[in-house]
Amino acid sequence: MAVRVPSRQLFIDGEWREPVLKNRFPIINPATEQMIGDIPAATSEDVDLAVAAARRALSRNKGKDWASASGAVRAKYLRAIAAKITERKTELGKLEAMDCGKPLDEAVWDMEDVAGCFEYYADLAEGLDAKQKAPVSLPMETFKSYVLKEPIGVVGLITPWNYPLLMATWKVAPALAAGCAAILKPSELASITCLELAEVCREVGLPSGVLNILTGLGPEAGAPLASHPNVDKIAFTGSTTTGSKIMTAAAQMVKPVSLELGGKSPIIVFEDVDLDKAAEWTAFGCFWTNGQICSATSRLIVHENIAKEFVDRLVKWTKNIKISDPLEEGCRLGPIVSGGQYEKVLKFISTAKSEGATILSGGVRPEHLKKGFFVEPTIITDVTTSMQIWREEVFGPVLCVKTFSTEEEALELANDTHYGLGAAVISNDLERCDRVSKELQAGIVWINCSQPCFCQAPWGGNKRSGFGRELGEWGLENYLSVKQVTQYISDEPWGWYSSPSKL
Ligand SMILES: NC(=O)C1=CN([C@@H]2O[C@H](COP(=O)(O)OP(=O)(O)OC[C@H]3O[C@@H](n4cnc5c(N)ncnc54)[C@H](O)[C@@H]3O)[C@@H](O)[C@H]2O)C=CC1
Ligand SMILES: NCCCC(=O)O
Ligand code: NA
Repeated sequence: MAVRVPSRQLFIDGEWREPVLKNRFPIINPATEQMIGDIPAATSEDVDLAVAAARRALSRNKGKDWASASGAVRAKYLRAIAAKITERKTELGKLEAMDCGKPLDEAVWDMEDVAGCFEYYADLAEGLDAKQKAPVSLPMETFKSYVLKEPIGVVGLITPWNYPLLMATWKVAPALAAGCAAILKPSELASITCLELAEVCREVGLPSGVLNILTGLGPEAGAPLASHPNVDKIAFTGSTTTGSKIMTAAAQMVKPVSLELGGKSPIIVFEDVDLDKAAEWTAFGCFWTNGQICSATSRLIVHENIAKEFVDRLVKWTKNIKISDPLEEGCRLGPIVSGGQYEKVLKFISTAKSEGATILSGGVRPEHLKKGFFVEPTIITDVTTSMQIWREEVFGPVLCVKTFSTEEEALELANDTHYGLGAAVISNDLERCDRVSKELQAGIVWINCSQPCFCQAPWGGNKRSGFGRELGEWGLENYLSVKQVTQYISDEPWGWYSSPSKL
């Protein structure tokens, strides 16, 4: 059953605030195409207020309340946030499903991951205290040196709609653990649960200004954050085009960025596999989250000896996927997030057809669903490497297929992309899997699976999929600045210049 969408304002300096220009825009449920509420539209005026609040939060009580408090103090807040999310996980899962269209079971799983991620970074915040003043060994006995890890400062976090609260958490949790103050700008297409995170922060008494949450459009709210002179770092997940704009804006102030961008990830299936197990992972790798995952393994590269039988089996698995309103029991594929994205996905399919590919299965709206931005899981064959469907990210439930005969050829096809986020290899020969993993040009390689993701392991890409790593200890480093402190410990004068006292 649907739940009521709370009406919220912007979250600035620990309080709900109406946007300076007082504008709001509608929230659309992509399964029904109905308006289910509205959210505030921040502009540069609100960004200025939020950045000032974040600065104050860092320096309040000379930093002792947050930035230079012990990691253990910050961990308490992170654990309290995790507990509240766990308490509300079913309701938050429903709000997420209604906002972005992901099946409820997935959305609830995301909420568990959100709570787990806050808990994980609470542990790392506590561990940070013991890592301070780590000695650096020097080649001269007259000096000693150590390293301090300090929060990088005020950070801008710009996030997408495919995992609205989880992608926000991958940034917010380590940023807060590190002692930064943050401004989160979620996607205009799905912001409900991020505003609920603000309510959670209010309830647990997070010091004001430590986390500010501004909903709004990219050019109006995201761009002023990316170019703001008082923001020390930007972390972004989204399209490669927007990532490039953010990097350009940040470059004007030599501001560090971490970018997690698009992908066109391959899945290689060798001939020695169990066909059903491999078919299920192939379907999951591309159709989970309605195919809207940056790491979706959307290029199937299958050995020619099993290709016909494997693809037939795969079609049977996809026909068995329940497509429905995300809140319906057993739903495994919901709608595309918005009308704009829906049109984009259909255009990719029609272009593939016009370029000579075969739409083997799906490619259309399911007959039983008259409303909503639904597309059947789609399998496309007779693909060449110059076709758009092989080269560009669709961000929808669309898989394209090519065959190979040798391992070398499989790798050549897999690496034939400007992207480098994920890759999967399915084979019973584990030595081969290890060999192939080394050759795949990607930041994440899955062996005998595709997509499972753990907050302990590093996440991020190469090539045009971006740079920097989120999650794990790498995620925390993103928000820390390293300071060396070096001391001269000899009683002797330095002795480089002639001393004037000897004249
Ligand atoms: N890597 C990923 O996880 C994602 C990739 N995408 C890709 O992007 C395509 C388009 O989706 P969009 O929602 O338009 O993605 P987008 O990259 O434009 O949006 C992501 C975030 O960036 C913000 N943004 C947009 N323009 C901005 C600007 N000039 N300055 C600062 N922030 C800005 C948006 O408001 C949103 O919060 C998808 O079809 C897909 O290919 C989309 C979402 C997630
Ligand atoms: N399983 C999380 C994937 C996150 C992303 O699309 O960036
Ligand atoms: Na929405």
